[in-house]
Amino acid sequence: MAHLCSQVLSTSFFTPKPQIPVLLSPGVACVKSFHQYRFLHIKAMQDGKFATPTSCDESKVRVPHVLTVAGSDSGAGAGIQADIKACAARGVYCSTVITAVTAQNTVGVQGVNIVPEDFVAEQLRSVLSDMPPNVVKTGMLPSTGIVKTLCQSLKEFPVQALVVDPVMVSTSGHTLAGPSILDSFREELLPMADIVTPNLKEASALLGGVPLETIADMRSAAKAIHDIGPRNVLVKGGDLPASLDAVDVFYDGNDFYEFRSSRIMTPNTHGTGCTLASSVAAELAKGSQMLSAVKVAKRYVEAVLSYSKNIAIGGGCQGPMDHLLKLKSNVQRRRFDPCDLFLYAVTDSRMNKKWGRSIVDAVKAAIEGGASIIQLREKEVETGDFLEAAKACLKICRVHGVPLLINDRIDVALASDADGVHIGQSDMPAHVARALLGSDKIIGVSCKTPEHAQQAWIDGADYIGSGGVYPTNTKENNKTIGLDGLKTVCVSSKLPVVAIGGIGMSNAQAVMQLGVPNLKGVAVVSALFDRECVMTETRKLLEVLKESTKIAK
Ligand SMILES: Nc1ncnc2c1ncn2[C@@H]1O[C@H](COP(=O)(O)OP(=O)(O)O)[C@@H](O)[C@H]1O
Ligand SMILES: Cc1ncc(COP(=O)(O)O)c(N)n1
Ligand SMILES: [Mg+2]
Repeated sequence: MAHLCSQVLSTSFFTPKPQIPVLLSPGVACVKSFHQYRFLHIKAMQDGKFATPTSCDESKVRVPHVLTVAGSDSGAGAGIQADIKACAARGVYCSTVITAVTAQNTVGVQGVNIVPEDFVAEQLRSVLSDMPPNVVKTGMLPSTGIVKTLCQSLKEFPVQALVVDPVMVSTSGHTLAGPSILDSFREELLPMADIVTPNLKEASALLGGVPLETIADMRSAAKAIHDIGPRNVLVKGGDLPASLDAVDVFYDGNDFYEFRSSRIMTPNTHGTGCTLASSVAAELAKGSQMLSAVKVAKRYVEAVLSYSKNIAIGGGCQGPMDHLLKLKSNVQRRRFDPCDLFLYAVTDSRMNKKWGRSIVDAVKAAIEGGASIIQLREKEVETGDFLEAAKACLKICRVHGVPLLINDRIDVALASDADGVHIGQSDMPAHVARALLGSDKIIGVSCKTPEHAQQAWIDGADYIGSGGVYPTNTKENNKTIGLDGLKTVCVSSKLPVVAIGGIGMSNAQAVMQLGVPNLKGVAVVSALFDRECVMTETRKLLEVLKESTKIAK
């Protein structure tokens, strides 16, 4: 059962409800496609492995692949050039079908030359017939004929997922695709899309010009666009007036999610939309489910904007971003976000042993269930094995944009390049850990008192864990501080707090409703890992936590 649960992590993202567990991870297998409904269906073999096409050479490594169908931007901030860079940065191969060539720079768009429809068709045929991509992502589609040609090609050569960025107007205000394409978008392309990612102006245009000025408007728009036929809608709020945060609204036909990041003050925002859509496509191509693909993509855009905020390219006021930050230095590690503490999963070697699952399986399942940060707390594992497990878990965590911390073992955190450590009062002092780990890594400290919390802040920690809130048997001789003790620590702490100790489905709500703003989430061990299906338990707890934050509001 544990085995099955962990496999569901990679369940096909393009079916509304997970049915057959399949692994879409790059480099391990070939998949065979069938054209049922609109898109590819993957046939998993009875044992959960893959169907292997006879033409597939076992010795070859399969690379996740996105085809972008978009316009060229000579300034290379947006369009095809942004798509290639974003895919490269996300570790995905990117092929290109060019629909238009634009003369464009940081000042604006000086000219547009549309590629003839039959030559767009020829490019599509060349790529789709020989090197089928996992995902097709569309950007500038400047004529109805090109939209129709694309839809026809996709029917002939189905792909796993279609990401539609309905590009209409450049940030500088130049029309890239006029209102004449709207009908073909609504009637043909959007109903085929797995996700459509309009900005505010595009969402408004798709809905006949309704004004969109608030997050509530964005929600209504997402719902109305969903009615046109795409499976998921992301209305981007980069241009939302008077919003301190950059908020995007996601709607999957059932639930709304708000993806929020702080607004980065920079003129270098040219190409954010193309980059976001390409990154969603890249994550889908790697096998992520839609929601995690969007989450990771949004974080990537935020990291790139932050890294590029002061770069100076061109004399205009629409500067490009620098997508390949990973190649430049170690700044790729995104800043610690206190919201990551929301559902904090702490592994336990005894429980893994009891349920016969590996550390990696436990971590996969917790992430699939919605854990927002993972801590490996492996007291009974040999150092070598711990290091290997940490490296394997880190790969999974990176794909999903979930930070991975190591309990106590600063050496293992350094050797595995994990995102940070969590240390207790009797471990190495936090300021020494900070000196060893450098400024980029996350450090959390267990604190029972306001004095501990004050010291953690002085020592340069990023967050504190406070508890045991309730009695627990995962830690011997651990004093219980109760909800009152937790509240006292939270009120005095200058750092964000995650509550820990005996927390589970039955009492998580009581903890979250303490009503102290810097209490950001709960850390859980037994309630997730001392259970048969870690993924299901994590999902259930996530729902409880979401519910309690709604009530608290
Ligand atoms: N200044 C900013 N700081 C942080 N995120 C931003 C900023 N501007 C845009 N974004 C994000 O970039 C993505 C693209 O959004 P948007 O600019 O609205 O689309 P488009 O580029 O298609 O006009 C969204 O995820 C949005 O939230
Ligand atoms: C070829 C091309 N495609 C898309 C955009 C939109 O990008 P942005 O909204 O950031 O200007 C663009 N300016 N040029
Ligand atoms: Mg933009």
